[in-house]
Amino acid sequence: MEKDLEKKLSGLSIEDAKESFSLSDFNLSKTVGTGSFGRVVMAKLKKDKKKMPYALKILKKTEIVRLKQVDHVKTECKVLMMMDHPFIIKIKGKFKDNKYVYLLLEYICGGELFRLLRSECRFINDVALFYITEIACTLEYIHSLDIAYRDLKPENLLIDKEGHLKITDFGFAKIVRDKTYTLCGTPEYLAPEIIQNNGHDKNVDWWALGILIFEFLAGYPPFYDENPWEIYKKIIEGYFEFPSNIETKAKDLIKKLLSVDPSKRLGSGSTGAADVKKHKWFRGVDWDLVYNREIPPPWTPSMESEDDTQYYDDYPDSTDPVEEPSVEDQELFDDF
Ligand SMILES: Nc1ncnc2c1ncn2[C@@H]1O[C@H](COP(=O)(O)OP(=O)(O)OP(=O)(O)O)[C@@H](O)[C@H]1O
Repeated sequence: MEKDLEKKLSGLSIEDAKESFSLSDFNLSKTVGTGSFGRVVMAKLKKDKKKMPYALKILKKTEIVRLKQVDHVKTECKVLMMMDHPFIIKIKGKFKDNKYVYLLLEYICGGELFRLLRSECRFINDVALFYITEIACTLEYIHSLDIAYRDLKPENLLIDKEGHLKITDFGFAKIVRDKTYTLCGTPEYLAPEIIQNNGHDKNVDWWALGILIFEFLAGYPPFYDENPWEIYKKIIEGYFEFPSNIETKAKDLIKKLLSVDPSKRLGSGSTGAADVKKHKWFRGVDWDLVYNREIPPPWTPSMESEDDTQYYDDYPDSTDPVEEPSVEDQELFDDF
């Protein structure tokens, strides 16, 4: 398995991407999201008569280099190309020019799960259970490829037109067989072993799942403070309190996932995901129905057309002048 994966990844040049495009092939419209080094814009292929909307992730080369993210961007692209799962965003292609690299993704119209969570304040048990089963099923798949996702949070979970989840943003994904030591992720969702730089592996995703279940049911994360250093302190101490509305089985699962000692964390054993899926909070869940998208979603977007952007915020157009990277930095993207 390890050898196969190695071969697959090393043999997979990003140049193999499905089709080759250039920016002039597209009409760009609204920005639907922004990130640390670029934006995500709705785009349509000029030659496509059906005018199918895509999400074009446009990343500035100079910013990628400045933030030392060249390898992360390349990994994101490679990992997305090897993934094939009902709850993972599909990549349609990639290309670059002198200033930017571009990832062409399917457009997901329902917005971030974060928006739905904030509008409802918190989810009732069955709604949380629906979304968590889709995420657990996806983590099982990602981990089976020896990949840690490392950025689980409500902003990276999009809702598709049928109401099912699509996980996006594989910028921090990493192939991990042993431990890795990079500090990455969002403060509230960081596992204690990442903060303490003790080396971490796929178990950090099970920790983040515990944070997510808590936040879905409570409406706020278990470890919170205005100051990120205070958040880190609370995470390392591992002390949190449940609000009264969370039911006992959910509390038990959250406690087992939020084990500060990663070796005692549910999901950390050799049977990882299967142990999580067996927990009593999931009793009665038919995991085949989950995988086949046959469980009716609690909410579906009401779309006027395929390219409806009502569930995304408005962002101002990009007006900053963007520089070309130096010749040396430009070479870093040769194999993209
Ligand atoms: N395929 C898509 N369809 C619709 N909207 C999308 C899509 N992909 C991303 N978005 C929107 O753009 C936002 C930013 O995307 P993404 O997280 O992939 O960018 P990023 O540059 O990696 O961000 P970050 O700096 O947070 O890592 C998402 O939170 C979402 O709102």
